[in-house]
Amino acid sequence: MLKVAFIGWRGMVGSVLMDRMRAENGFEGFEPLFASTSQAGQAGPDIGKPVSPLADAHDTDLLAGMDIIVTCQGSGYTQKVYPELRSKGWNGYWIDAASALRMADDSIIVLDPVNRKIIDQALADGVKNFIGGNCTVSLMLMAAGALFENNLVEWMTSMTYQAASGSGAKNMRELVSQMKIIGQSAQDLMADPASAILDIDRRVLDAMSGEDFPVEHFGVPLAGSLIPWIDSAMESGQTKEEWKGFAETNKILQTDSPIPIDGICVRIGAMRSHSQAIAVKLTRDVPVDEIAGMIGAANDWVETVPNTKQDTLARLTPAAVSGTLSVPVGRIRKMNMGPEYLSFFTAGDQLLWGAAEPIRRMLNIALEYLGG
Ligand SMILES: NC(=O)C1=CN([C@@H]2O[C@H](COP(=O)(O)OP(=O)(O)OC[C@H]3O[C@@H](n4cnc5c(N)ncnc54)[C@H](OP(=O)(O)O)[C@@H]3O)[C@@H](O)[C@H]2O)C=CC1
Ligand SMILES: N[C@@H](CC(=O)OP(=O)(O)O)C(=O)O
Repeated sequence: MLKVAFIGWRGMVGSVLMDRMRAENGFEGFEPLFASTSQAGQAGPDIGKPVSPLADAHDTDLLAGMDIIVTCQGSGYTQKVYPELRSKGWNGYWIDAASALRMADDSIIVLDPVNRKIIDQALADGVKNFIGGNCTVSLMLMAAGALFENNLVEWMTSMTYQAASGSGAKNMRELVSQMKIIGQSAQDLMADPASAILDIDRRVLDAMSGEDFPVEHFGVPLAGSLIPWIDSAMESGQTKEEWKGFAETNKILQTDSPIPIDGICVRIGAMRSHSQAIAVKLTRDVPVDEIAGMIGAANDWVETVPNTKQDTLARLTPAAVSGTLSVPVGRIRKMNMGPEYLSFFTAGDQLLWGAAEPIRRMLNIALEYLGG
């Protein structure tokens, strides 16, 4: 029976992966091994059947006996363990949520509803490294894949509204703490319907700039504000998150000549769903209805939302999509610039299609390929 190791399964992305695998009966047909960098020897997760105590995730001799390694542990772990394993001659499949190996020549970025043919070809060609994409890029492609598929994109901008979860569990907690303190700061005034809104506003601003306001992880208030900077600086003036939009999209699609994609990535006070306002210069004028039809038919999870206030509020928000695999696309319309300029808005759960789901599906594809 095929042997599959799971590393990083108890982290935020890993927990979502475990939930999805349990929901899809995904632990059948192979022998799982669960490992941890800090809890070796402790009990493994509940997967509905007995599992061995946790292995040491740094035990490369043990890992070298695996057919497939699935990791959601992060780039630091990948950079340490992956080269050690390969230098030992390990020739198994490495399926990874972290960014460390994404742009490597011998890796494929996986998003099978969009690039299944490329994945299948890579398996046939002997590629062994299959890496999940950046959450913003994967969600954009789940939404807009049809436009690329139909060669309709001359260039694209993506202005993002990214949730706290993208920066990790501690940041999500910090956002909630910030919200709580803001709520408490004006509690007495809020209880009085006659209180002046500018007094409430002053209390909130005072709380946000107060010494006790929790900003250890974000550096500044996110609740009641936003942060137009995600990840590190690049020489181009972009942030790394903005750079990934171009680099990863073109790699996922394996474009012959790179399609220009750029934008500004912004952290907002949503919990776990990213949103994006997209503008596209089309390669030709195509009627909006036709475009909406194409977008909606691209995969089983994308759904178009009518361009009305009622539908937008009900279906096209982080609150509406969080915890679901649905990727709504709405506000689809032509722009004032001319008939070849299209805009739309999309939202999606960045822990599901943005992180865990492409990894879960790639594991199934690899198992199927190996006949497991
Ligand atoms: N967050 C995101 O949106 C995305 C993240 N990714 C990638 O996935 C990687 C992991 O991200 P994320 O899941 O957010 O990381 P987490 O910090 O939630 O988890 C990473 C590891 O931390 C250890 N850990 C220590 N304390 C705890 C605790 N109290 N609860 C759970 N785990 C704990 C666990 O390893 P151990 O058992 O070994 O101690 C765990 O596997 C990232 O580095 C990134 O590369 C990819 C796409 C999106
Ligand atoms: N950078 C993303 C989350 C993430 O982990 O991205 P990547 O997998 O590319 O490092 C965000 O902040 O929303």
